[in-house]
Amino acid sequence: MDKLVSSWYNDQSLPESYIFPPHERPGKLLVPRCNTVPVIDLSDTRTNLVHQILKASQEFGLFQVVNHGVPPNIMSETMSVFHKFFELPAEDKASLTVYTNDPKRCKLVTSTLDYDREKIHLWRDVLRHPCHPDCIEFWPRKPLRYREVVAACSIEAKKLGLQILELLCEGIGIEHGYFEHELTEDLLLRANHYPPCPDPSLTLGIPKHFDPDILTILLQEHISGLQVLKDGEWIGVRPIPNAFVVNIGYILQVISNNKLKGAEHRVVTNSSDHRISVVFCMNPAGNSNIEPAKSVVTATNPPLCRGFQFKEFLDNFYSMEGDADLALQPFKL
Ligand SMILES: O=C(O)CCC(=O)C(=O)O
Ligand SMILES: [Fe+2]
Repeated sequence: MDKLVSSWYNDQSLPESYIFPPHERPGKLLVPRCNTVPVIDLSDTRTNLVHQILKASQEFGLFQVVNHGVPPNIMSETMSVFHKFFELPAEDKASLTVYTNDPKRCKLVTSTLDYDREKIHLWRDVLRHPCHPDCIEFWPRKPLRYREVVAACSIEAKKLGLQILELLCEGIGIEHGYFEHELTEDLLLRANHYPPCPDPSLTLGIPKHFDPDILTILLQEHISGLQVLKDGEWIGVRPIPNAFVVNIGYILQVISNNKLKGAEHRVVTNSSDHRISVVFCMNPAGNSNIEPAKSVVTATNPPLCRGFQFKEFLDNFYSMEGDADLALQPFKL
């Protein structure tokens, strides 16, 4: 792996290997930090919530939630732990950057896991690990409260995700509890660190993608950067204090037989501020069977694909360089 971008970003202009082709670059146009991404108040009545979450998931695939019941101190301590983590001296992070393909292990990389083969690098460092209790022994030991704080936050993120999935089930007519076990068994954490960038118009923190999961629960701060594609236009996701961003993953789009829309999103960089996002991905177990839910399939809405194992899809996803539509292709009917 190459050096973390956070260790050299200050020293030079943007290296060629970070420059995206013209049609993918964000350019100089400031994307408005619109108010149009739905913000859902989870203390509303159940009937209203089902309606609003369904509408947001069909139109945007992405929304923010407030009054969600996650204690604000858990959210702020989590952000603070990741700030401290990314500020640790290189020697403290060195053991996490060692190559390993053990899925239980924690990994800290720059750009993506595929740094050596990818054509263009992403302007970010990323720490990733599973959240399962069996994996905690591999989590960072520093900063001191990492394990305690991140464990508390991951429990809350999963609870929140399951609550939102229940509302979605009710909205599209999938039976209660459908996502409760295997389909959300693996909670994965990704903490992204985007240092200030010498030329944000030419590069990206993450290019356009779908998350290859069921649901993503994301914590950000006051620095913007996340954008969602809506009707061919990029819309900025305005940071709101104490909100979580929720986006529909590609696999949930498949299970809903396209009734829900996976969010296509990307991350732009900026020239003055470090940005950190903490992302919890609700993933199915590798061997779980993914297929359009029987209750959403009808004669007029036939299944878009056959059943497949989640790990088959993921293998395709990574070999197709993160193109979810191509990864689904072999299973389409
Ligand atoms: O940094 C963000 O706001 C989004 C991160 C993201 O899309 C991802 O990690 O998949
Ligand atoms: Fe994402």
